[in-house]
Amino acid sequence: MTHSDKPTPLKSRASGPLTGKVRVPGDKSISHRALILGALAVGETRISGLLEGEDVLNTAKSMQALGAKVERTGDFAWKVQGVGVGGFAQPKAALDFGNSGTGCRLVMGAVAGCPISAVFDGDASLRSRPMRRILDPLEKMGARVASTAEGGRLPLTVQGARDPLPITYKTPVASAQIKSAVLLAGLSAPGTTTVIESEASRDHTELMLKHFGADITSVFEGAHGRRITLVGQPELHGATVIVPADPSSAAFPVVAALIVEGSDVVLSDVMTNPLRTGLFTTLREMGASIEESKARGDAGEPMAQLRVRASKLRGVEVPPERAPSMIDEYLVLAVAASFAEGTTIMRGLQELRVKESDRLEATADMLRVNGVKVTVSGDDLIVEGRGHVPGGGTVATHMDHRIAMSALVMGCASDQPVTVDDTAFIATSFPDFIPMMRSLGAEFS
Ligand SMILES: O=C(O)C1=C[C@@H](OP(=O)(O)O)[C@@H](O)[C@H](O)C1
Ligand SMILES: C=C(OP(=O)(O)O)C(=O)O
Repeated sequence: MTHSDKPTPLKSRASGPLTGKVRVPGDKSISHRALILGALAVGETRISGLLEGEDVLNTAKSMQALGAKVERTGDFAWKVQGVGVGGFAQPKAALDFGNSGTGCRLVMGAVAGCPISAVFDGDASLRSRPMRRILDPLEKMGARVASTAEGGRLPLTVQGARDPLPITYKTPVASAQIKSAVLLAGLSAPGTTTVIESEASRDHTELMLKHFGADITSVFEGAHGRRITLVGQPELHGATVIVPADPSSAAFPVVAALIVEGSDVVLSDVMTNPLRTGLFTTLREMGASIEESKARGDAGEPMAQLRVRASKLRGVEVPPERAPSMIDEYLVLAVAASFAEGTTIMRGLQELRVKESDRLEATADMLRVNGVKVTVSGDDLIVEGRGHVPGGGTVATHMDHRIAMSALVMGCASDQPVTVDDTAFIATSFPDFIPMMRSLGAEFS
Protein backbone atom coordinates (compact mmCIF):
# COMPACT_ATOMS: atom_id res chain seq x y z
CA MET A 1 0.00 0.00 0.00
CA THR A 2 1.41 3.37 -0.90
CA HIS A 3 0.13 6.58 0.57
CA SER A 4 -0.21 9.82 -1.32
CA ASP A 5 2.81 12.09 -1.08
CA LYS A 6 0.60 14.89 0.18
CA PRO A 7 0.28 14.69 3.98
CA THR A 8 -3.14 15.13 5.58
CA PRO A 9 -2.70 17.14 8.79
CA LEU A 10 -5.41 17.50 11.45
CA LYS A 11 -5.95 19.66 14.52
CA SER A 12 -7.51 18.41 17.74
CA ARG A 13 -8.90 20.91 20.23
CA ALA A 14 -10.49 20.68 23.68
CA SER A 15 -14.13 19.61 23.54
CA GLY A 16 -17.07 19.20 25.88
CA PRO A 17 -17.59 15.82 27.57
CA LEU A 18 -17.18 12.75 25.34
CA THR A 19 -20.23 10.52 25.52
CA GLY A 20 -21.75 7.57 23.71
CA LYS A 21 -21.33 3.89 23.01
CA VAL A 22 -19.02 2.57 20.28
CA ARG A 23 -17.44 -0.65 19.08
CA VAL A 24 -13.88 -0.11 17.93
CA PRO A 25 -12.76 -2.28 14.99
CA GLY A 26 -11.73 -5.93 15.20
CA ASP A 27 -8.47 -6.92 16.81
CA LYS A 28 -5.56 -6.54 14.41
CA SER A 29 -3.51 -9.45 15.79
CA ILE A 30 -6.44 -11.84 15.58
CA SER A 31 -7.48 -10.60 12.13
CA HIS A 32 -4.03 -11.34 10.64
CA ARG A 33 -3.99 -14.78 12.25
CA ALA A 34 -7.51 -15.70 11.15
CA LEU A 35 -6.59 -15.03 7.51
CA ILE A 36 -3.28 -16.90 7.72
CA LEU A 37 -4.65 -19.95 9.54
CA GLY A 38 -7.70 -19.94 7.28
CA ALA A 39 -5.32 -20.09 4.31
CA LEU A 40 -3.35 -22.98 5.88
CA ALA A 41 -6.46 -24.99 6.75
CA VAL A 42 -8.36 -27.45 4.65
CA GLY A 43 -11.90 -26.26 3.95
CA GLU A 44 -13.69 -23.03 4.61
CA THR A 45 -13.03 -20.46 7.31
CA ARG A 46 -15.64 -17.81 8.07
CA ILE A 47 -14.46 -14.67 9.83
CA SER A 48 -16.74 -12.03 11.30
CA GLY A 49 -15.62 -8.69 12.69
CA LEU A 50 -12.38 -8.68 10.69
CA LEU A 51 -10.39 -5.45 10.93
CA GLU A 52 -10.60 -3.95 7.45
CA GLY A 53 -7.51 -1.79 7.95
CA GLU A 54 -4.65 -1.59 5.48
CA ASP A 55 -2.34 -3.87 7.49
CA VAL A 56 -4.85 -6.72 7.49
CA LEU A 57 -5.96 -6.14 3.90
CA ASN A 58 -2.32 -6.58 2.86
CA THR A 59 -2.25 -9.93 4.66
CA ALA A 60 -5.47 -10.91 2.87
CA LYS A 61 -3.84 -10.03 -0.47
CA SER A 62 -0.75 -12.05 0.38
CA MET A 63 -2.86 -15.11 1.25
CA GLN A 64 -4.54 -14.79 -2.12
CA ALA A 65 -1.17 -14.45 -3.86
CA LEU A 66 -0.07 -17.66 -2.12
CA GLY A 67 -3.04 -19.59 -3.50
CA ALA A 68 -5.84 -19.32 -0.92
CA LYS A 69 -9.25 -18.05 -1.95
CA VAL A 70 -10.09 -14.99 0.10
CA GLU A 71 -13.43 -13.29 -0.31
CA ARG A 72 -15.29 -10.45 1.42
CA THR A 73 -18.88 -11.57 1.94
CA GLY A 74 -20.27 -8.55 3.82
CA ASP A 75 -19.27 -5.80 6.25
CA PHE A 76 -16.26 -7.17 8.16
CA ALA A 77 -17.29 -10.69 7.06
CA TRP A 78 -14.76 -12.76 5.11
CA LYS A 79 -14.48 -16.27 3.80
CA VAL A 80 -11.19 -18.12 3.23
CA GLN A 81 -10.77 -21.36 1.32
CA GLY A 82 -7.46 -22.77 2.50
CA VAL A 83 -4.75 -24.74 0.71
CA GLY A 84 -3.68 -26.93 3.67
CA VAL A 85 -0.46 -26.90 5.72
CA GLY A 86 2.59 -26.68 3.41
CA GLY A 87 0.35 -26.01 0.40
CA PHE A 88 1.18 -22.43 -0.55
CA ALA A 89 1.77 -21.80 -4.26
CA GLN A 90 4.64 -19.77 -5.66
CA PRO A 91 3.48 -16.11 -5.75
CA LYS A 92 3.81 -14.34 -9.10
CA ALA A 93 4.88 -11.01 -7.63
CA ALA A 94 6.49 -9.59 -4.48
CA LEU A 95 4.30 -9.68 -1.36
CA ASP A 96 3.82 -6.10 -0.17
CA PHE A 97 2.98 -5.79 3.53
CA GLY A 98 2.85 -1.99 3.54
CA ASN A 99 3.33 -0.76 7.12
CA SER A 100 2.70 -4.08 8.87
CA GLY A 101 5.33 -5.90 10.91
CA THR A 102 2.85 -8.55 12.03
CA GLY A 103 1.61 -9.46 8.55
CA CYS A 104 5.12 -9.58 7.12
CA ARG A 105 6.71 -11.58 9.92
CA LEU A 106 3.92 -14.12 10.37
CA VAL A 107 3.70 -14.79 6.65
CA MET A 108 7.50 -15.23 6.55
CA GLY A 109 7.04 -18.05 9.04
CA ALA A 110 4.22 -19.62 7.06
CA VAL A 111 6.20 -19.39 3.79
CA ALA A 112 9.36 -20.80 5.43
CA GLY A 113 7.61 -24.14 5.81
CA CYS A 114 6.61 -24.42 2.13
CA PRO A 115 8.84 -25.34 -0.84
CA ILE A 116 8.33 -21.98 -2.59
CA SER A 117 10.19 -18.72 -2.74
CA ALA A 118 8.61 -15.34 -2.07
CA VAL A 119 9.82 -11.75 -2.06
CA PHE A 120 8.78 -9.74 1.01
CA ASP A 121 8.54 -5.97 0.87
CA GLY A 122 6.90 -3.04 2.59
CA ASP A 123 6.88 0.72 2.97
CA ALA A 124 9.80 2.85 4.19
CA SER A 125 8.85 2.25 7.84
CA LEU A 126 8.70 -1.54 7.44
CA ARG A 127 11.91 -1.53 5.38
CA SER A 128 13.68 0.04 8.37
CA ARG A 129 12.56 -2.63 10.86
CA PRO A 130 14.73 -5.59 11.93
CA MET A 131 13.92 -8.94 10.32
CA ARG A 132 16.98 -10.90 11.50
CA ARG A 133 15.04 -11.84 14.66
CA ILE A 134 12.60 -13.76 12.42
CA LEU A 135 15.07 -15.01 9.82
CA ASP A 136 17.47 -16.57 12.36
CA PRO A 137 15.06 -19.25 13.62
CA LEU A 138 13.57 -19.78 10.14
CA GLU A 139 17.05 -20.48 8.75
CA LYS A 140 17.58 -23.00 11.56
CA MET A 141 14.43 -24.71 10.31
CA GLY A 142 15.86 -24.97 6.80
CA ALA A 143 14.65 -21.82 5.03
CA ARG A 144 17.12 -19.79 2.99
CA VAL A 145 17.12 -16.03 2.82
CA ALA A 146 18.53 -13.61 0.28
CA SER A 147 18.60 -9.93 1.09
CA THR A 148 20.48 -7.11 -0.50
CA ALA A 149 19.61 -4.68 2.26
CA GLU A 150 21.84 -4.40 5.33
CA GLY A 151 20.94 -6.41 8.47
CA GLY A 152 18.36 -8.68 6.85
CA ARG A 153 15.99 -5.81 6.18
CA LEU A 154 13.32 -5.71 3.45
CA PRO A 155 13.10 -6.27 0.58
CA LEU A 156 14.23 -9.88 0.90
CA THR A 157 13.51 -13.30 -0.56
CA VAL A 158 12.60 -16.31 1.54
CA GLN A 159 13.14 -19.73 -0.01
CA GLY A 160 11.02 -22.05 2.08
CA ALA A 161 12.34 -25.42 3.26
CA ARG A 162 11.43 -28.54 1.27
CA ASP A 163 11.89 -30.62 4.44
CA PRO A 164 11.52 -28.23 7.38
CA LEU A 165 13.15 -29.22 10.66
CA PRO A 166 11.38 -28.92 13.99
CA ILE A 167 13.42 -26.85 16.46
CA THR A 168 13.42 -25.75 20.06
CA TYR A 169 13.81 -22.00 20.07
CA LYS A 170 14.22 -19.54 22.92
CA THR A 171 13.10 -16.13 21.73
CA PRO A 172 15.72 -13.41 22.38
CA VAL A 173 13.02 -10.82 23.21
CA ALA A 174 9.37 -11.12 24.25
CA SER A 175 7.79 -11.03 20.80
CA ALA A 176 4.62 -12.70 19.63
CA GLN A 177 5.76 -12.10 16.06
CA ILE A 178 8.92 -14.19 16.51
CA LYS A 179 7.03 -16.89 18.41
CA SER A 180 4.28 -17.01 15.80
CA ALA A 181 6.68 -17.16 12.85
CA VAL A 182 8.42 -20.21 14.38
CA LEU A 183 5.12 -21.93 15.16
CA LEU A 184 3.73 -21.29 11.67
CA ALA A 185 6.88 -22.72 10.07
CA GLY A 186 6.72 -25.59 12.57
CA LEU A 187 3.31 -26.58 11.22
CA SER A 188 5.06 -28.14 8.20
CA ALA A 189 7.86 -29.83 10.17
CA PRO A 190 7.63 -33.42 11.36
CA GLY A 191 7.81 -33.84 15.16
CA THR A 192 7.46 -31.12 17.75
CA THR A 193 8.49 -27.51 17.48
CA THR A 194 9.02 -25.77 20.82
CA VAL A 195 9.18 -22.06 21.56
CA ILE A 196 10.38 -20.85 24.95
CA GLU A 197 9.82 -17.26 25.98
CA SER A 198 11.09 -15.81 29.24
CA GLU A 199 8.31 -13.19 29.26
CA ALA A 200 4.91 -14.28 27.94
CA SER A 201 3.81 -12.42 24.83
CA ARG A 202 0.27 -12.37 23.40
CA ASP A 203 -0.95 -15.93 22.86
CA HIS A 204 -3.44 -15.49 20.01
CA THR A 205 -1.49 -17.79 17.68
CA GLU A 206 -1.55 -20.61 20.23
CA LEU A 207 -5.27 -20.15 20.98
CA MET A 208 -6.19 -19.98 17.32
CA LEU A 209 -4.02 -22.93 16.28
CA LYS A 210 -5.91 -24.98 18.86
CA HIS A 211 -9.20 -23.66 17.50
CA PHE A 212 -8.20 -24.84 14.00
CA GLY A 213 -7.38 -28.32 15.30
CA ALA A 214 -3.63 -28.28 16.02
CA ASP A 215 -2.12 -30.20 18.93
CA ILE A 216 -0.46 -27.37 20.88
CA THR A 217 0.26 -26.94 24.57
CA SER A 218 1.53 -24.04 26.59
CA VAL A 219 2.94 -24.31 30.11
CA PHE A 220 4.44 -21.74 32.45
CA GLU A 221 8.21 -21.38 32.31
CA GLY A 222 10.08 -19.46 35.03
CA ALA A 223 8.53 -16.42 36.70
CA HIS A 224 6.83 -14.83 33.68
CA GLY A 225 7.49 -17.12 30.72
CA ARG A 226 5.91 -19.89 28.68
CA ARG A 227 7.01 -23.06 26.90
CA ILE A 228 4.87 -23.77 23.84
CA THR A 229 4.95 -27.12 22.09
CA LEU A 230 3.37 -27.76 18.70
CA VAL A 231 3.01 -31.15 17.04
CA GLY A 232 3.88 -30.69 13.36
CA GLN A 233 2.02 -31.63 10.20
CA PRO A 234 -1.51 -31.44 11.56
CA GLU A 235 -4.48 -31.25 9.26
CA LEU A 236 -5.93 -27.88 10.17
CA HIS A 237 -9.63 -27.65 9.48
CA GLY A 238 -11.48 -24.50 8.47
CA ALA A 239 -13.13 -22.75 11.43
CA THR A 240 -15.44 -19.92 12.42
CA VAL A 241 -13.61 -16.94 13.90
CA ILE A 242 -15.35 -14.10 15.71
CA VAL A 243 -12.93 -11.20 16.04
CA PRO A 244 -13.42 -9.18 19.25
CA ALA A 245 -12.82 -5.41 19.35
CA ASP A 246 -9.16 -4.45 19.54
CA PRO A 247 -8.02 -3.34 23.02
CA SER A 248 -5.09 -1.49 21.40
CA SER A 249 -7.60 0.60 19.42
CA ALA A 250 -9.98 0.92 22.40
CA ALA A 251 -7.02 2.48 24.25
CA PHE A 252 -7.54 5.79 22.38
CA PRO A 253 -11.19 6.49 23.26
CA VAL A 254 -10.52 5.09 26.77
CA VAL A 255 -7.76 7.62 27.47
CA ALA A 256 -9.71 10.42 25.77
CA ALA A 257 -12.71 9.72 28.03
CA LEU A 258 -10.47 9.71 31.12
CA ILE A 259 -8.88 13.10 30.40
CA VAL A 260 -11.88 15.07 29.07
CA GLU A 261 -13.86 16.33 32.06
CA GLY A 262 -17.39 14.96 32.43
CA SER A 263 -16.92 12.16 29.85
CA ASP A 264 -18.78 8.85 30.05
CA VAL A 265 -18.03 6.42 27.20
CA VAL A 266 -19.01 2.78 26.70
CA LEU A 267 -16.97 0.43 24.50
CA SER A 268 -18.48 -2.92 23.57
CA ASP A 269 -16.87 -6.34 22.99
CA VAL A 270 -13.33 -5.27 23.93
CA MET A 271 -10.96 -8.23 24.05
CA THR A 272 -9.77 -8.81 27.62
CA ASN A 273 -7.11 -11.48 27.07
CA PRO A 274 -4.81 -10.82 30.09
CA LEU A 275 -1.77 -10.76 27.80
CA ARG A 276 -3.24 -7.60 26.21
CA THR A 277 -4.69 -5.64 29.10
CA GLY A 278 -1.63 -4.12 30.77
CA LEU A 279 -2.83 -0.62 29.86
CA PHE A 280 -6.16 -1.05 31.65
CA THR A 281 -4.36 -2.40 34.75
CA THR A 282 -2.01 0.59 34.71
CA LEU A 283 -4.77 3.15 34.17
CA ARG A 284 -6.72 1.67 37.09
CA GLU A 285 -3.61 1.99 39.27
CA MET A 286 -3.55 5.65 38.21
CA GLY A 287 -7.11 6.08 39.50
CA ALA A 288 -9.08 5.52 36.28
CA SER A 289 -12.73 4.54 36.43
CA ILE A 290 -12.98 1.64 33.95
CA GLU A 291 -15.88 -0.69 34.71
CA GLU A 292 -16.12 -4.08 33.09
CA SER A 293 -19.42 -5.88 32.43
CA LYS A 294 -21.01 -8.38 30.04
CA ALA A 295 -17.93 -10.61 30.04
CA ARG A 296 -18.09 -13.42 27.50
CA GLY A 297 -15.72 -15.62 25.55
CA ASP A 298 -16.45 -16.45 21.93
CA ALA A 299 -13.99 -18.51 19.89
CA GLY A 300 -11.38 -18.77 22.62
CA GLU A 301 -10.83 -15.07 23.36
CA PRO A 302 -12.48 -13.27 26.31
CA MET A 303 -14.22 -9.93 25.82
CA ALA A 304 -16.22 -7.45 27.87
CA GLN A 305 -17.96 -4.10 27.75
CA LEU A 306 -16.00 -1.23 29.25
CA ARG A 307 -17.55 1.91 30.76
CA VAL A 308 -15.02 4.68 31.15
CA ARG A 309 -15.64 7.85 33.10
CA ALA A 310 -13.42 10.93 33.33
CA SER A 311 -11.08 10.49 36.28
CA LYS A 312 -8.40 12.32 38.21
CA LEU A 313 -5.21 10.43 37.45
CA ARG A 314 -1.99 10.16 39.45
CA GLY A 315 1.52 9.18 38.33
CA VAL A 316 2.64 5.57 38.80
CA GLU A 317 5.62 3.34 38.12
CA VAL A 318 5.00 0.74 35.40
CA PRO A 319 7.19 -2.36 35.89
CA PRO A 320 9.20 -3.69 32.91
CA GLU A 321 7.57 -7.14 33.07
CA ARG A 322 4.25 -5.54 32.15
CA ALA A 323 5.63 -4.32 28.81
CA PRO A 324 4.59 -7.28 26.63
CA SER A 325 0.95 -6.93 27.69
CA MET A 326 0.78 -3.26 26.71
CA ILE A 327 3.60 -2.85 24.23
CA ASP A 328 1.56 -0.83 21.70
CA GLU A 329 -0.13 1.27 24.37
CA TYR A 330 2.78 3.21 25.90
CA LEU A 331 2.22 6.13 23.55
CA VAL A 332 -1.30 6.76 24.70
CA LEU A 333 -0.36 5.92 28.31
CA ALA A 334 2.21 8.72 28.06
CA VAL A 335 -0.66 11.03 27.08
CA ALA A 336 -2.67 9.92 30.15
CA ALA A 337 0.46 10.39 32.28
CA SER A 338 0.82 13.96 31.01
CA PHE A 339 -2.65 14.80 32.37
CA ALA A 340 -1.99 12.99 35.68
CA GLU A 341 -0.68 14.63 38.84
CA GLY A 342 2.84 13.40 39.55
CA THR A 343 5.54 11.44 37.77
CA THR A 344 4.94 8.30 35.74
CA ILE A 345 7.95 6.07 35.15
CA MET A 346 7.66 3.46 32.38
CA ARG A 347 10.50 0.98 32.49
CA GLY A 348 12.01 -1.49 30.02
CA LEU A 349 10.77 -0.01 26.75
CA GLN A 350 13.62 -1.06 24.42
CA GLU A 351 11.21 -2.81 22.02
CA LEU A 352 9.48 0.52 21.36
CA ARG A 353 12.53 1.54 19.36
CA VAL A 354 11.84 -1.02 16.60
CA LYS A 355 8.16 -0.44 15.88
CA GLU A 356 6.71 1.61 13.00
CA SER A 357 8.98 4.40 14.29
CA ASP A 358 11.35 4.78 17.24
CA ARG A 359 8.37 5.16 19.55
CA LEU A 360 10.45 5.98 22.60
CA GLU A 361 11.91 9.12 21.02
CA ALA A 362 8.76 9.93 19.04
CA THR A 363 6.59 9.77 22.16
CA ALA A 364 8.99 11.99 24.07
CA ASP A 365 8.96 14.49 21.16
CA MET A 366 5.15 14.41 21.01
CA LEU A 367 4.96 15.42 24.67
CA ARG A 368 7.83 17.91 24.54
CA VAL A 369 6.41 19.96 21.65
CA ASN A 370 3.21 20.24 23.66
CA GLY A 371 4.89 21.58 26.78
CA VAL A 372 5.11 18.36 28.85
CA LYS A 373 8.30 17.64 30.81
CA VAL A 374 9.59 14.25 29.70
CA THR A 375 12.88 12.35 29.87
CA VAL A 376 14.16 9.28 28.05
CA SER A 377 16.65 7.59 30.35
CA GLY A 378 18.14 4.49 28.74
CA ASP A 379 15.04 2.44 27.91
CA ASP A 380 12.80 4.20 30.42
CA LEU A 381 10.32 6.97 29.76
CA ILE A 382 9.65 9.43 32.57
CA VAL A 383 6.69 11.81 32.26
CA GLU A 384 6.08 14.61 34.73
CA GLY A 385 2.35 15.08 34.90
CA ARG A 386 1.00 18.45 36.01
CA GLY A 387 -2.73 17.78 35.73
CA HIS A 388 -2.98 19.68 32.45
CA VAL A 389 -1.13 19.91 29.12
CA PRO A 390 -0.28 23.25 27.46
CA GLY A 391 -0.55 21.84 23.89
CA GLY A 392 -0.03 24.14 20.90
CA GLY A 393 2.51 21.85 19.20
CA THR A 394 2.66 20.07 15.86
CA VAL A 395 3.46 16.39 16.22
CA ALA A 396 5.55 14.47 13.66
CA THR A 397 3.86 11.11 13.08
CA HIS A 398 6.81 9.31 11.37
CA MET A 399 4.52 6.96 9.37
CA ASP A 400 3.19 5.68 12.72
CA HIS A 401 -0.57 5.32 13.24
CA ARG A 402 -0.31 5.18 17.03
CA ILE A 403 1.57 8.48 17.27
CA ALA A 404 -1.10 10.17 15.16
CA MET A 405 -3.97 8.82 17.28
CA SER A 406 -2.21 9.50 20.61
CA ALA A 407 -1.52 13.11 19.64
CA LEU A 408 -5.13 13.65 18.56
CA VAL A 409 -6.29 12.23 21.93
CA MET A 410 -3.93 14.63 23.70
CA GLY A 411 -5.54 17.57 21.90
CA CYS A 412 -8.98 16.53 23.20
CA ALA A 413 -8.10 18.06 26.59
CA SER A 414 -5.02 20.26 26.14
CA ASP A 415 -5.07 24.02 26.81
CA GLN A 416 -4.19 24.81 23.17
CA PRO A 417 -4.98 22.60 20.14
CA VAL A 418 -2.58 19.84 19.09
CA THR A 419 -1.82 19.36 15.38
CA VAL A 420 -0.60 16.15 13.76
CA ASP A 421 1.35 16.46 10.53
CA ASP A 422 -0.23 13.44 8.81
CA THR A 423 -3.22 11.24 9.59
CA ALA A 424 -2.83 8.87 6.61
CA PHE A 425 -1.34 5.97 8.58
CA ILE A 426 -4.30 5.78 10.96
CA ALA A 427 -5.92 3.71 8.19
CA THR A 428 -3.49 0.86 8.88
CA SER A 429 -5.22 -0.14 12.13
CA PHE A 430 -8.28 2.06 12.82
CA PRO A 431 -9.75 3.40 9.57
CA ASP A 432 -12.79 4.97 11.32
CA PHE A 433 -10.87 6.56 14.17
CA ILE A 434 -11.61 10.15 13.15
CA PRO A 435 -15.39 9.79 12.57
CA MET A 436 -15.76 7.54 15.63
CA MET A 437 -14.02 10.04 17.91
CA ARG A 438 -16.10 12.85 16.40
CA SER A 439 -19.26 10.84 17.11
CA LEU A 440 -18.24 10.83 20.80
CA GLY A 441 -17.80 14.62 20.70
CA ALA A 442 -14.12 15.08 19.83
CA GLU A 443 -13.32 18.28 17.94
CA PHE A 444 -11.00 17.46 15.07
CA SER A 445 -10.69 19.92 12.19
O1 LIG B 1 1.92 -10.61 17.14
C1 LIG B 1 1.27 -9.56 17.02
O2 LIG B 1 0.13 -9.52 16.53
C2 LIG B 1 1.90 -8.32 17.50
C3 LIG B 1 2.98 -8.37 18.34
C4 LIG B 1 3.68 -7.19 18.87
O3 LIG B 1 4.93 -7.07 18.23
P1 LIG B 1 6.24 -7.90 18.71
O4 LIG B 1 6.04 -9.31 18.46
O5 LIG B 1 7.36 -7.33 17.87
O6 LIG B 1 6.41 -7.55 20.16
C5 LIG B 1 2.89 -5.91 18.68
O7 LIG B 1 3.71 -4.79 18.87
C6 LIG B 1 2.24 -5.85 17.31
O8 LIG B 1 1.46 -4.69 17.18
C7 LIG B 1 1.32 -7.03 17.09
C1 LIG C 1 3.65 -2.45 16.25
C2 LIG C 1 2.48 -2.49 15.61
O1 LIG C 1 2.20 -3.26 14.52
P1 LIG C 1 3.13 -4.08 13.54
O2 LIG C 1 4.31 -4.59 14.31
O3 LIG C 1 2.24 -5.15 13.02
O4 LIG C 1 3.53 -3.14 12.44
C3 LIG C 1 1.34 -1.68 16.10
O5 LIG C 1 0.23 -1.86 15.55
O6 LIG C 1 1.48 -0.86 17.00
